[in-house]
Amino acid sequence: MFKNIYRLSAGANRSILKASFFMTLFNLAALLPVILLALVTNEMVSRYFGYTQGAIPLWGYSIAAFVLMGVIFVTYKITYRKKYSTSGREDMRLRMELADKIRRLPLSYLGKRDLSDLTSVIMDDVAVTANTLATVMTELISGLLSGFITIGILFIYDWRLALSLAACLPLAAISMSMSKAISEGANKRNKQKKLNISDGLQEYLENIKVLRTSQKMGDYQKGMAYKIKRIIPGLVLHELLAGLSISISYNVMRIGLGFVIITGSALLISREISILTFLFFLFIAARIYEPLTRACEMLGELIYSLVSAGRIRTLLDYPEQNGNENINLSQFDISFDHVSFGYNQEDVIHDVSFTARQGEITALVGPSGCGKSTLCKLAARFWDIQRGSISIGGVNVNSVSPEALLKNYSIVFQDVVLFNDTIFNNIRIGKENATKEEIVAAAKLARCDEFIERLPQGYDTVIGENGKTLSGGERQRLSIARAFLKDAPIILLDESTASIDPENETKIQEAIGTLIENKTVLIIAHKLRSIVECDNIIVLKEGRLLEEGTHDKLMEKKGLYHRLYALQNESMTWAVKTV
Ligand SMILES: Nc1ncnc2c1ncn2[C@@H]1O[C@H](COP(=O)(O)OP(=O)(O)OP(=O)(O)O)[C@@H](O)[C@H]1O
Repeated sequence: MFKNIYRLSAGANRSILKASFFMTLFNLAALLPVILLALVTNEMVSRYFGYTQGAIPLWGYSIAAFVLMGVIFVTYKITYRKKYSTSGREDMRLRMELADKIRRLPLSYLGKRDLSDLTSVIMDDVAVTANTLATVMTELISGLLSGFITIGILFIYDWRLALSLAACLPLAAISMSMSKAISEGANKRNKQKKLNISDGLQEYLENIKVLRTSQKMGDYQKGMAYKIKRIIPGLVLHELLAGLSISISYNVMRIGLGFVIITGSALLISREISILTFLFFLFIAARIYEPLTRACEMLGELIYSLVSAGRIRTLLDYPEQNGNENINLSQFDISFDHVSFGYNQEDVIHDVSFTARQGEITALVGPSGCGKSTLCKLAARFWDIQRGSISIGGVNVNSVSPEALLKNYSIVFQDVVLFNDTIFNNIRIGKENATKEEIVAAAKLARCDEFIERLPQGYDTVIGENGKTLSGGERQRLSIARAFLKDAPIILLDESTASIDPENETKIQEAIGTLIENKTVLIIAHKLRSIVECDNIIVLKEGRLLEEGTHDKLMEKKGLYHRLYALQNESMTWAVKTV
């Protein structure tokens, strides 16, 4: 049950042990004033009744009290510092480990995984786990250690009273772990519900435009309010269970105090113990439960945090896409050999074989959903295929690390991703060490210069989150500029000119013509007239390769390509008419 938290604690074991050691010293030192109090009380009572004076004079107790205060202060300070430095360090270590892991995961994983859930793992679960490693573990270990050390000493002193004191501890521990197990189940369910709500909120913010134009804001808000209302009873129940478990254990444990009074009184009456021993046990009994109760509470916290630790562990254990980091490809034909692939159980690509040759433009065409984008992404190893093989210049892509592989690709997707940064830095993503001159040259080739010059700070203008201050066409041209700058030997163009006006489209196509010289180009274009010059056209239908050849050859064949081309020509004459 604690395996995940143990494995995550690897980097913090020494710090946890050190902090626990000082916290145990602190707990034991905090018990000593009680012993002093028992001794002083005994001394006073003895003097009052005219008995002999004890071995230690009263001023001796005062010095002992001052020394104790010093020990308590120092041990507390060290524990405090160790706990908080461990928490900060573990928080950072786990986040860095997760960030590094995400870098090595297949891109498909990020496509499949809900991003707000992933953020919650990196932010919330890491915070809970770092706190568990630093505070919870320290207080749990030190609470148990100091509790059991004290009870051990008490057993040596008087086993009958010590047994009375500790009689209810096993019962308290059982009640705590049982109710915490129930509470952990409730926590898991609540976590999922909370995630659904944050997903809903994210969706609400992302789609606010659509909701406004379709007058659905009210309905959506009502739906959210309903979801939030539904989660509240679960959260209250969880808090109740947690509180209940602690208060049950706390009270069960304290029944021991009653046993000490009953047993102590009986032993005192039968003169088997002295008044000092009785007082000593009474005072200790009042204090001993504090670290033990804290340990019980921490056990609860630990069980609560297991859900978070499990979520972090699942992410860290997800299979990575490994491969050779240092490959030097000299030839860049992309060969698909009997490739079959499915995102889930069902295949969406069936036994596809073709080669996109270096120095040629290979176009992928076919009806919507036939698998064009999927094939492009498989060529860049965004997913690992289930059957068949894909190779670049004869090297199987599965044997190359994704990062090393992607150095050879310039990719222009339909969904352009831009950063809330300057135009310069957004284009520089294509080539990290590019000079300003290179960036400007790439922007000019992608026909970005005319709109950049109109911006208030030109290339230094910050373009907002995902480039929200730019039009669709401008955003797309920026992503084409990145590809120009990167100048990689393989180019994947996915609907690259979809949101560009006809005038700029022609200019960009001329520029792309220069970019792709002697490169391997895999292009997806819905406008078939723009690919009639391509060297090879792959026609797909429902994930199967149906036809292959040049435009003329495919037109002669009078198959699917011919039909699609005829349909597109027909549609060019369509116009919106008033009835
Ligand atoms: N991330 C995904 N998870 C699950 N299924 C997916 C995913 N992406 C695509 N698909 C499915 O795979 C099939 C092929 O999709 P793909 O996007 O490759 O088609 P396409 O030919 O590029 O379509 P379009 O021309 O409309 O962009 C479709 O049935 C689609 O629903």
